[in-house]
Amino acid sequence: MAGVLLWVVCPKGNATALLSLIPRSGKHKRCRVHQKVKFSTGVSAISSAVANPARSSEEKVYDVVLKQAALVEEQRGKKTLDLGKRTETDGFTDWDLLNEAYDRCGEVCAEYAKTFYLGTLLMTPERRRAVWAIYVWCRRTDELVDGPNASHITPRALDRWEKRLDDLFEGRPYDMLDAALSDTVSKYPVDIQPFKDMIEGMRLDLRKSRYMNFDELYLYCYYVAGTVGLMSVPVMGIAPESKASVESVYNAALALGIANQLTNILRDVGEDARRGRIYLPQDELARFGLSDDDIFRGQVTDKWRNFMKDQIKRARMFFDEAEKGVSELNAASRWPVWASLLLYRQILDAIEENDYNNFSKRAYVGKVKKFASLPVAYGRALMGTSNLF
Ligand SMILES: CC(C)=CCC/C(C)=C/CC/C(C)=C/CC/C(C)=C/[C@@H]1[C@@H](COP(=O)(O)OP(=O)(O)O)[C@]1(C)CC/C=C(\C)CC/C=C(\C)CCC=C(C)C
Ligand SMILES: [Mn+2]
Repeated sequence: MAGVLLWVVCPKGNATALLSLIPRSGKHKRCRVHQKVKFSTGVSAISSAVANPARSSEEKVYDVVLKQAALVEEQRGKKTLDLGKRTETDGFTDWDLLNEAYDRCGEVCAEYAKTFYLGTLLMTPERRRAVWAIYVWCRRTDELVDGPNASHITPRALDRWEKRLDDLFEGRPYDMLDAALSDTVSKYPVDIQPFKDMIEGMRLDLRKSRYMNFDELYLYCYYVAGTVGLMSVPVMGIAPESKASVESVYNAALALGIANQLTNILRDVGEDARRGRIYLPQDELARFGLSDDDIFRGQVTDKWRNFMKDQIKRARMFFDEAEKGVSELNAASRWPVWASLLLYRQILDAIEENDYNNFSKRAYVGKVKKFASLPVAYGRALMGTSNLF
């Protein structure tokens, strides 16, 4: 069968796209990381999808990738974005207030993510402030379940947060920071779905503290981090000279989010366990002869080291997959992405250097290594598109 045609109604309600779902053989190309993972752990999302006729998490997430890619393709066809052409009657009546809102997003970003903020300074002013607005919305969403008021957060509070999201996408922002994002999503082809999915990830965190297998964990990682990649690329932009398909760039963006979150989980095993949370796949723990009790006990044994080696290997595969897409981004957007990729990947090295003690020793990348990575990231950013796809 050549493919299945689907009508996708874009959430902003102002655009429709005829999306062609690629045939099954094409879809398998996308599963390269999982195929490799199968060799390392003996398990894969694909094998669990075969055992279970329901669709795997990767397939479900892939639909969002296709939808976002279609939205961008549609925008690409329209030559250029209408940046800065809006008039006072377009919704925001006070440009100063809007600029102030974006400046505030920049301040928040500089405070919470210094290196990333520095990287964004290379982007064009329009793109830079749009990425800040997305960053701030993600940070606020994460703070709901991870911040000081987390114990008071209920599913209803998340429903209200989602209602605010709907409103801001429809041009009715609730506060200044929302106003910045509202402006951003009106200018760039950003789909609402990844934002909604991030909120879904926060809901999952409220009700779930164990993951039976990697398929379940993959979905969680997509919700809380893969979504960030899908939100950011429409703003960062794909290089005009890139020969890569839009879809393949989004796959790479998704992979970077998954890699970051897997790394985050491996770094924070002890900290999460003290909050009663174990994100590591239960079936893989069992295969290495480990149980929840071993994690609560926090002893670094050979079983643990072997298990960790396998987990680190998988996280690195997702980083490798992500690398292929960075060079396809707009030249000015590559540096912050390379910097974040190189810095985050080094956390895996730090876990190894700590002899896999992620129970009581926090793996971190020291200042010297951090600064040494910046020129490396810059060098890679200068290299042109790879045309690997
Ligand atoms: C250039 C760049 C890195 C852009 C992303 C900017 C952006 C919008 C970041 C939002 C990050 C955020 C606040 C997410 C909320 C959920 C969350 C906290 C996820 C974890 C991040 C690490 O944060 P931290 O170490 O502070 O974690 P704790 O809260 O302390 O536990 C995550 C692990 C995920 C972050 C995911 C990304 C940064 C994905 C980036 C992917 C891209 C930008 C796509 C790049 C494109 C290609 C083609 C590869
Ligand atoms: Mn967090």
